[in-house]
Amino acid sequence: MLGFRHAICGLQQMLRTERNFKVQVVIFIAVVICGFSFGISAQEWTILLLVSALVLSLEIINSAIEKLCDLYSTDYNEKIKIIKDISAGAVFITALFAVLIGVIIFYPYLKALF
Ligand SMILES: Nc1ncnc2c1ncn2[C@@H]1O[C@H](COP(=O)(O)OP(=O)(O)OP(=O)(O)O)[C@@H](O)[C@H]1O
Repeated sequence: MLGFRHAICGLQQMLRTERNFKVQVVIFIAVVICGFSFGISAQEWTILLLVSALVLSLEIINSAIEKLCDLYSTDYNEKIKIIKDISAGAVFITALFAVLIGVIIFYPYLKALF
């Protein structure tokens, strides 16, 4: 149970200090509200929850990598730049695919409204 408490502590730290993570949590809440409002299927929920978990957890890992780099050095370092850019690239790819999945799932429901 102690590991669980440490994990909650890490999530609180992310919410307190990481703006990108806060934005992603707000988007996730909006997606959940839309999911309930449109009455999406169990299969659609599964895909949305999976991709959301992927984006949020990759953002956390990206922040951990950034903090590790800063612990090593906060001076300009070409290798740190590459490590941080690659890590940010992973978040970008999942976020991009998450947007595509969101459009694929919600577009038919939005179209039916008009
Ligand atoms: N020590 C460093 N040396 C060289 N480049 C750095 C260094 N620190 C940061 N950078 C560059 O700045 C970018 C942003 O890094 P930073 O640690 O500020 O992350 P951030 O502000 O949380 O941004 P994000 O999470 O949106 O990528 C990195 O992707 C990298 O290109």
